[in-house]
Amino acid sequence: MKYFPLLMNIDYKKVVIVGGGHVARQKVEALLPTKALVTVISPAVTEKLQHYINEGLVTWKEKTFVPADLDDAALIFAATNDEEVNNAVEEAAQHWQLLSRADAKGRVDFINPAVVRRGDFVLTVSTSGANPGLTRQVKTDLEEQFGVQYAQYVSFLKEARQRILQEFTGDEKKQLLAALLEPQLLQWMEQGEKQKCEEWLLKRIGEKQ
Ligand SMILES: C[C@@]1(CC(=O)O)C2=NC(=C\c3[nH]c(c(CCC(=O)O)c3CC(=O)O)Cc3[nH]c(c(CC(=O)O)c3CCC(=O)O)/C=C3\N/C(=C\2)[C@@H](CCC(=O)O)[C@]3(C)CC(=O)O)/[C@H]1CCC(=O)O
Ligand SMILES: NC(=O)c1ccc[n+]([C@@H]2O[C@H](COP(=O)([O-])OP(=O)(O)OC[C@H]3O[C@@H](n4cnc5c(N)ncnc54)[C@H](O)[C@@H]3O)[C@@H](O)[C@H]2O)c1
Repeated sequence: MKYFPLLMNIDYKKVVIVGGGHVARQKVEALLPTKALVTVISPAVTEKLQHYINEGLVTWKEKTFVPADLDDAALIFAATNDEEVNNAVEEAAQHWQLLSRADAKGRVDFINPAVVRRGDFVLTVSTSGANPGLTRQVKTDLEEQFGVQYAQYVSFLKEARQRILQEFTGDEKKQLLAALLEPQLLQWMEQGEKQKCEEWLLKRIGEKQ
C-alpha cells in the first residue's frame, strides 16, 4: 500500500478511540500535544489512561461500543482486542470519517507513524505497516540523533526566517536563508550558546525594526 503522508490540523475536532488498552493509550499520547477533543469508548481503561481522564485531558465513556459513539467524529481509532468489535466500528464509520484499525484489517484510511517531537520539529517514521518493530527501532535512533536542543534550534530558525522574509528580497533573501543553515548555529545551540546565534543574526540583518 502506498500511503500519503501528511501532518493534519485536528484541533477542536472530535476523535473517538474504541478500546482502552495499551494501543489506545499510545494513540491518546500521540494526540495529547494537539487540541483534538478525544473520547475513549471502553468498559475498562489502563492506569495511564485513567490518569489522563482524571486530568480532564480525555473523555471516557465507560461502556461497550455502539454505532452512535461515532457521531461527529472526524477521526476514529478501532483499537479493541476483539476483531468483531473492530469490524462493527468499521461498519458504523461513515465514508467521510477517517478510520484507523490497530489490527490493520479491513478498511484502513490511515495508519500511525512513530513520532519524535522537538518543538516544531517533527520526525515521523513508517514502514507502511510492514514492520512496526523496525519503525520503533528507527524512532529510537532518531531520538538520539536529534536531541532536545533541536526544539530551541528550530524555534530560532523560525524567528530568524520570518525576519529575513519580512526585511529582504531577491538574492539577498536567498543567501541569508541559506546562511541560516550553517552548521555553526546548531553547534552553538548544542553548546547552550544561544546568545551567539542571536549575535550572528544581528550582524547579518541588523537590529529588530
Ligand atoms: C508506530 C506505532 C505508532 C502507534 O502505535 O500509534 C505503530 N506501532 C507501534 C509499535 C508496535 N506495534 C506492534 C509492535 C510489536 C512488534 C510487531 O508486531 O512488529 C510494536 C513495537 C513496540 O511496541 O515496541 C504490533 C502491531 N502493530 C500493528 C499490528 C497489526 C498488524 O500489523 O497486523 C501489530 C501486531 C499486533 C499483534 O500482535 O496482533 C499495526 C500498526 N502499527 C502501527 C504503528 C501502524 C504501522 C506502523 C508502520 O508503518 O510501521 C499499524 C499498521 C496500524 C496503526 O496502529 O496505526 C508504534 C511505535 C511505537 C513508538 O512510537 O515507540
Ligand atoms: N498498532 C499497534 O501498535 C498495535 C500493537 C499491538 C497490538 N495491536 C492490535 O491492537 C489490538 C489492541 O491491543 P491492546 O494491547 O491495546 O489490547 P488490550 O487487551 O490491552 O486492550 C483492549 C481494549 O479493548 C477494550 N474492549 C474490548 N471490547 C470492547 C468493546 N466491545 N467496546 C469497547 N471497548 C472494548 C477492552 O476493554 C480493552 O480496554 C490488538 O489486539 C492488536 O490487534 C496493535
